[in-house]
Amino acid sequence: MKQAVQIKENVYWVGVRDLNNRHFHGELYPIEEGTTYNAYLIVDDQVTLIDTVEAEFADECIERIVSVLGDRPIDNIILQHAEPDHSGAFVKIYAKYPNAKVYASQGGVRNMKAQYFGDVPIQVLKTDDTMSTGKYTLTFVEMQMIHWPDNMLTYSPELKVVFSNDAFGQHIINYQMTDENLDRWYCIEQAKEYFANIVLSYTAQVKAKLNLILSKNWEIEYIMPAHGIIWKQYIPDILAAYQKFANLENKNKVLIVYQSVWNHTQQIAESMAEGFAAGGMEVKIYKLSETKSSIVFREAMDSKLICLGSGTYNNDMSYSVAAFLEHLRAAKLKGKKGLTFGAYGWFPKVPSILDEKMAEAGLEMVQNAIGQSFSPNQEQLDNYYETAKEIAKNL
Ligand SMILES: Cc1cc2nc3c(=O)[nH]c(=O)nc-3n(C[C@H](O)[C@H](O)[C@H](O)COP(=O)(O)O)c2cc1C
Repeated sequence: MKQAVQIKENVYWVGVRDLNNRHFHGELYPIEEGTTYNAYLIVDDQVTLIDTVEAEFADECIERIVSVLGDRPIDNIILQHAEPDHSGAFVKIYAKYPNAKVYASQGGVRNMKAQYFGDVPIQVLKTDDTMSTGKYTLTFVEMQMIHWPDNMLTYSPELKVVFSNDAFGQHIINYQMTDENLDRWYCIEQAKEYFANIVLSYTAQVKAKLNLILSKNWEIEYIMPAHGIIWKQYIPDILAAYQKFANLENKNKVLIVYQSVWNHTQQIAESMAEGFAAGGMEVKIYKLSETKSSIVFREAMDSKLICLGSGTYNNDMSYSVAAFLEHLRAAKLKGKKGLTFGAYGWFPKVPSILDEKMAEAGLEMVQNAIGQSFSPNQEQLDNYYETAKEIAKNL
């Protein structure tokens, strides 16, 4: 029988580990090491389940619940987010505990009904609503667009726990559940990748909700998100990191991404990388076809300059560059500069088309696109190096 993990007195993790997941949200977010869907059980005079898990793992979640409760029923089910990785198992769990009262935000009610059923009564929770389960109070904050319009968060002052759902999530699987035996940089970096791939388009909303939460001066011993580890020792770090993420704070860093068949565009990229480094910048450089988009956007988040290069194929940019531009447009990054480059054979327009698309995505272009007919010679490569070094000094 699968066992719950006790996190603190009367609070248990009853979630699941999806060890083989490499495509979180389908193709949108490639991940490396699987993930967890976290559900939590608060045992008080009333028993409360916070969130569920993906439908295929419903039985495992129920086993963990039963490992704590035995035959005792659940009194309250709080659905903080209607996305199927948190709500999919609800139907089966509710069938086992049909007398439970069910709660969600207004958007949660709408999205649950639209996905699963029409007749389960769900009570609406709004920001600052509270509920008592006996010794413990639960208070709620609507967290619209972190990650869907229905997201919400639950805090218990007596437990000093924030159940944050998608906020502060990451894809770290740690069987001890908390951050206590993990390296700080690793945890924050994973949270950064998650942020870049889940809420990057919604930084304004993240900032507003973060400020609201901080203004409440809650005493917090644990932040329990719906994916990954539970924050315990790194709570000040993750809160500070979220402020940086939400502000899209730039480092003195350049991200170079490109696609290249015969390495001509790659040679330009490499010369520029050396030039930027000589000009004092941190450089990240990736060939798009060989790199997961989740890593590219993690690195885009704190880069002050994004350079994009493509060879010209059938009078067009490469597919991976086109996909990157679409993703960049959707990410709505602010305060970033851009530069484009690329090799062509006989149709010289693609680098300037990249330039237009980068500008449309909201980047301020630092100069005209760099176009190169076929293979660059040494003199041209030296020029690209010097150009990059000069740009780095003036950024
Ligand atoms: C499949 C393919 C199609 C190409 N089509 C065009 C084209 O339509 N127009 C053009 O100017 N060059 C075309 N080229 C030439 C490349 O743009 C040129 O070789 C360039 O230097 C390639 O850069 P890369 O090495 O970074 O891929 C094509 C090359 C390939 C491999």
